[in-house]
Amino acid sequence: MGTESNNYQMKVVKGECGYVLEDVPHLTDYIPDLTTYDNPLRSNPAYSVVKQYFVDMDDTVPEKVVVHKDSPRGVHFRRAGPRQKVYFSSDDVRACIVTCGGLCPGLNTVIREIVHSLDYMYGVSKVYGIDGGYRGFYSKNIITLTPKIVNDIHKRGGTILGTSRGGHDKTKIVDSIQDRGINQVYIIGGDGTQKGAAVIYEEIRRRGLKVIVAGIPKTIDNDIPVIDKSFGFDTAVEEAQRAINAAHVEAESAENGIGVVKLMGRYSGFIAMYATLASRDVDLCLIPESPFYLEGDGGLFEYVDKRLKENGHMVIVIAEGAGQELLAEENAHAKNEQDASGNKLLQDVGLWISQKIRDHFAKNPKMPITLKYIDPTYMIRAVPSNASDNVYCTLLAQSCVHGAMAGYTGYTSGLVNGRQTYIPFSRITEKQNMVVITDRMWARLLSSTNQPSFLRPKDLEEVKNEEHQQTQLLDGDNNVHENSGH
Ligand SMILES: Nc1ncnc2c1ncn2[C@@H]1O[C@H](COP(=O)(O)OP(=O)(O)OP(=O)(O)O)[C@@H](O)[C@H]1O
Ligand SMILES: O=P(O)(O)OC[C@H]1O[C@](O)(CO)[C@@H](O)[C@@H]1O
Ligand SMILES: [Mg+2]
Repeated sequence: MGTESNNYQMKVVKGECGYVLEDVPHLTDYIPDLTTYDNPLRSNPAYSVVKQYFVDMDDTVPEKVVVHKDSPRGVHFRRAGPRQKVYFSSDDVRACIVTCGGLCPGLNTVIREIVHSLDYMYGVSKVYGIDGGYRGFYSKNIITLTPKIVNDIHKRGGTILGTSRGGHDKTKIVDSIQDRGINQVYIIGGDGTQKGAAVIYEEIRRRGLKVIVAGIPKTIDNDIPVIDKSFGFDTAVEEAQRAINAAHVEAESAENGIGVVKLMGRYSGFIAMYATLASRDVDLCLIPESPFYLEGDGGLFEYVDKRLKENGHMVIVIAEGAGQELLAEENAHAKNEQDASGNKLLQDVGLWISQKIRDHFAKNPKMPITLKYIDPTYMIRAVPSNASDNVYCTLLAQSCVHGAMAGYTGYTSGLVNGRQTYIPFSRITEKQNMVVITDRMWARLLSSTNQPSFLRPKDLEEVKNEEHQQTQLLDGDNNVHENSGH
């Protein structure tokens, strides 16, 4: 087994029977003769009794777990966890944590657990917070973080550090890291944030600094590839139930009542899909990945009409990015606006579809409808994480800290097939995780709601052609592994 290719972002090692390790960089790749120390956990009574607590240097985790007897062994990632040797003495570590992008349940838990892991497991007491996202590196003072200060923060939504979009200035950020003597940088954020982290890591490496750059993937939309699911996702799905339930109560209580709920998901409809599957009260789920049309045979109006006649009410869940092409056709002159990070600002599809349905039924006096539109977006994002997300956040944070202490860098800490791993930034940022509508989970949803797929033969061809360009598809299933029942 030998290294086949080695660039700044990823080391590819090939072995027998098609085994491939997409390995993360290590400080020793560019700084020779670094001193190592015994891992302090070796003399920690809580850990030293744990059999095989330390991860074997050769442990790796497969990306695909469903295989055929002749399949190549495929891509693997380095297994996360504590190593016998570390590359920092506890007193020398100066760590910082930054949160970027939109809010997501669990951010405070991750912050808390990084601070606690560094202190309780590795005796590191110099941990700082960066105020307000990437721009805080060069425009704000740092915030001291101690286990006591962060002790209760997991009970609050949001991020105690603040967050922002835009403001990523590579040179100013790395200057600030260097000037402040910071040597471990923990970066919590979504796809944009991880791209920013990769740029910071590359600049640090170019300058030859002994500084770890480690990411923790945060995305309420679940749009980050490779990982099983993102923290906060379960909480978001659970919280979305309240809005769906309210929409259902309203719809059920009116003659021809329709409840419309808009959920997050710019490009990926995972929250809408899982909230629909969890609820059982939803009659129609619309996501960005699945085109739909309003008028004519097999169109949305026909289905709404049919459902109202059958049941007297219905609930529609629509992801914020769904149907954007239809809105764009109608508002050809609408401004193409972006947020500070360059993300396209979407038009409100929930309002739009509500109005379209009202207009359609206004033409039919025999069928008056009552439609209520609920947009719970920011209410869902703002809640603290639930129990299972809290556990997940803890494991992610601890794994991330173990990797940094062991000298790995340029990685995102993530769960792959139920195991904590270190994933090269380039794998995390190369594409977005999206619902594959020719895959099983979407089929399960269609059979649960009994809605039409709205796919015309021409759409189906397009979808099939696009399919292999898209992410995921670990084992041919949509990529939220837990409870997906495959
Ligand atoms: N290609 C890039 N290179 C460097 N920095 C980037 C890049 N893309 C985004 N960033 C920076 O990352 C930060 C977060 O990006 P963004 O606002 O897109 O949110 P995100 O991390 O994708 O999270 P989410 O979309 O889930 O809210 C911003 O400060 C932005 O400037
Ligand atoms: O209004 P903001 O803060 O830009 O965030 C909105 C976006 O953030 C997300 O929640 C992702 O973080 C998207 O689903 C949503 O489009
Ligand atoms: Mg993003």
